[in-house]
Amino acid sequence: MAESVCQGTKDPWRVLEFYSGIGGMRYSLMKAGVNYNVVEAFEINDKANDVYQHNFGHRPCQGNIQSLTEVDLDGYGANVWLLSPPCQPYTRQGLQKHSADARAFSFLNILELIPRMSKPPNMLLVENVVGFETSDTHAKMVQVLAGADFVTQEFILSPLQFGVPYSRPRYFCLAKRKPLSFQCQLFNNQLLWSPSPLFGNDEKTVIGENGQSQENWDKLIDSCQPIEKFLEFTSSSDQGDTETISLVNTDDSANGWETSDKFVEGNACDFGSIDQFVVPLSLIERWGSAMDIVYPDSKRCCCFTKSYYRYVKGTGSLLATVQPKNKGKTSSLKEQCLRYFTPREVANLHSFPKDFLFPKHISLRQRYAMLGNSLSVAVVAPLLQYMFAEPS
Ligand SMILES: C[S@@+](CC[C@H](N)C(=O)[O-])C[C@H]1O[C@@H](n2cnc3c(N)ncnc32)[C@H](O)[C@@H]1O
Repeated sequence: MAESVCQGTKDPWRVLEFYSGIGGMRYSLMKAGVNYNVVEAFEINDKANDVYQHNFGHRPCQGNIQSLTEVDLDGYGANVWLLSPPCQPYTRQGLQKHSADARAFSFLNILELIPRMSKPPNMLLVENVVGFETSDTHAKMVQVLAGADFVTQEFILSPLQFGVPYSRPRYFCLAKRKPLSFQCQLFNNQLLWSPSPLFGNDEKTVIGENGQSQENWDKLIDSCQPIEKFLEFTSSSDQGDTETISLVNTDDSANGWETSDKFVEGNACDFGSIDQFVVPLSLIERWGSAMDIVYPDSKRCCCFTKSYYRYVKGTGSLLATVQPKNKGKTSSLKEQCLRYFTPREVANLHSFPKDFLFPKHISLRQRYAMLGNSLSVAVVAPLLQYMFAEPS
């Protein structure tokens, strides 16, 4: 076995985190219980770097990943790369220019460096939107990885499949360079829509979209925790008309983290009042029919995008804080006291730990934008565990 592979069994895995944002990949590594050392993170956005530094005490290398060379990367001696490149070139709502979109160039550059490196990584994980798997960037990635002796397993997974009431399907590619191999080799070079292999199930039926019938999804959604477990504010009507809003102390069990710290500074409270999360009546009148509305006892909410709070249509769910007798459009939306999920609540739905904080100078819009760009720790952590596991 090559020296760099043996390293991994005792010494920490040396990890490079590309497109580090607010650190979703790093939280996933922590959650996966992997023995790791992030030797460098790369991110162009200085506000995201402020957040990363605030939480991890290390400021990512700020610059364009496109300008990295094979010499730079060899210099880090890393065995693991984690990459969540921009998804705009591949989103269904976008122009779908794929590799012709300038935002794809930095990832293409990284791919081109792999064959030129003297010490390419032993493992890598790539995250992107659904749609990436049919792009020419994906074709290029598969070609480069195969040429460099990697075996891949690909997944499309959503937090709903991990008990979190949050629909955020995403594409993931796990790659291991020979002689490393996956625990379950049956799924080599396959795209799976099921997390079964991550739980030790090696039935071939999980390949493809089979098994993802509406009935299965209904069952999955039913087994998720209710949204209220992820809220920091609940409202309740006490007897008469008066409505009270209270801060709840959801413990970290909803997120699957061990700690159970109380809410601390740096969250919604920074902004003073809950009022700023209330959806204005003018928006309800104009866009009410296009809003995705959920209730504290709902078992699903929609993906929060980076435009949440700036736009209401298609950017994420809104919470009805007064539960109507008859849910849905039959009850007036105005009476349901709609509000936005707070950034802390979005972070909870992304399964970030409670001690994740934004520095105070990061505005509300910036918080939503960065969270919208980030990822579900509940999904990535088990993927990492599966990738790092050695076949028995
Ligand atoms: C999909 S987000 C990844 C977010 C990250 N995984 C997280 O948990 O927050 C892509 C990130 O890549 C950064 N980015 C985009 N193009 C870049 C480039 N050429 N060089 C460095 N960073 C870039 C963006 O600023 C954004 O934060």
